[in-house]
Amino acid sequence: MTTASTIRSVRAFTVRGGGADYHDQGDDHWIDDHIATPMAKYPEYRQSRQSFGINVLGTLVVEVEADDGTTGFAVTTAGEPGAYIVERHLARFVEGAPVTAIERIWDQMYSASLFYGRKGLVLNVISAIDLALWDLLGKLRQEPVYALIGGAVRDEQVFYATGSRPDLARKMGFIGGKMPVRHGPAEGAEGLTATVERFAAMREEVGPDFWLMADCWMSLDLDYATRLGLALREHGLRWIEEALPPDDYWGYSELRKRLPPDVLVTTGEHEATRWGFRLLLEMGCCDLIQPDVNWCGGLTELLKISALADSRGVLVVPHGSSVYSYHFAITRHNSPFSEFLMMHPQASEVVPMFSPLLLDEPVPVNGRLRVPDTPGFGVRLNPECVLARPYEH
Ligand SMILES: C[C@H](O)[C@H](O)[C@@H](O)[C@@H](O)C(=O)O
Ligand SMILES: [Mg+2]
Repeated sequence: MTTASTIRSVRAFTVRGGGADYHDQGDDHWIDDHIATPMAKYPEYRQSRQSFGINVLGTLVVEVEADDGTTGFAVTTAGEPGAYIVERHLARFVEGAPVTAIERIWDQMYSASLFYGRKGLVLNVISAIDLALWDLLGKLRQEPVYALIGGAVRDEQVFYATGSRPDLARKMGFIGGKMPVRHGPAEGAEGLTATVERFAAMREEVGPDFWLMADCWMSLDLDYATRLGLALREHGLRWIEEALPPDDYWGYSELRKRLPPDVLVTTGEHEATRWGFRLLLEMGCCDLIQPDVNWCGGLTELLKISALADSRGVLVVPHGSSVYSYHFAITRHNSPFSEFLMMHPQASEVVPMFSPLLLDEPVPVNGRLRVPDTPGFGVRLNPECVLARPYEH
């Protein structure tokens, strides 16, 4: 009887190399090859995002164990600082609580960390604990998480692919391809021309109907984003993503006004909580929001964010995040398609997004996926991935 079960312990582990910190890859990977970022104004940090620390945190693995020994887990981008926050601070709201007290635990974790949290790392940690609790509840009730939050509204989820090769993604059956923008304002007119030429060449490769998107990873300014959006529109740009830093709500609102309606403006992967997304929605910043369930506050918060968006007719297309977003999206009418991040170094094969950390991690086949009905999120930790527990309490 799950309502009587309590949480006996919560444990925080760290691991390096792929996993939830999917930017933590080896050399010669498309995801670290001269991609535009807010750091690109400094030439020494232009070639590689790892050079300025995009993979500095590593993966945090959170385990929660019920009094009958059943264990749930989840992962996020938080590494050692995240492990400290779990074991030294947030564990007190989890241990001893009923396994069903997910809402109360969430509110206590968020409220108790407001003085140093609100977004970023702390919300990544809260997300991982929240997702681990949902995994545990699913395992105790022998139900997949999607069945705990209302059940599937469609038989399968369709995906677009993010990576350097939309031409290959089209052949693999994905509904679209999102390319990273590689040049920002610091590289001047030549950089913008190079982006447009690369996009135009890709449009030639994929034909007129395949979705093509540009991911700017917070790297542009309003003027440059306007010019780039208009230039790429000539080659069938479906959306321009995260053109500006996440706190520039005013810039996004103005960009939305400046670009024609057939070019969608999207953002949200580095936004967190219902309040952050309410700001995006009420200021008219974007046409579609892209929360990451491992970063925005977890499934408990994403359900609230999704309802806000749904009330305004806005789609929620979660950023990456593997099974944690698949179990959510399959239950939401306003999440009709999802992102799949191509984590193969040349984006030429479909490999599990959080590889090598999770076993049984499902991947889209021919661009679509039926979410397995295995209890919880349906994945296991790979015992070959060596975990450390730096702050055992
Ligand atoms: C491909 C992008 O530069 C990022 O690496 C990616 O994590 C994210 O922005 C995305 O939308 O997948
Ligand atoms: Mg993105």
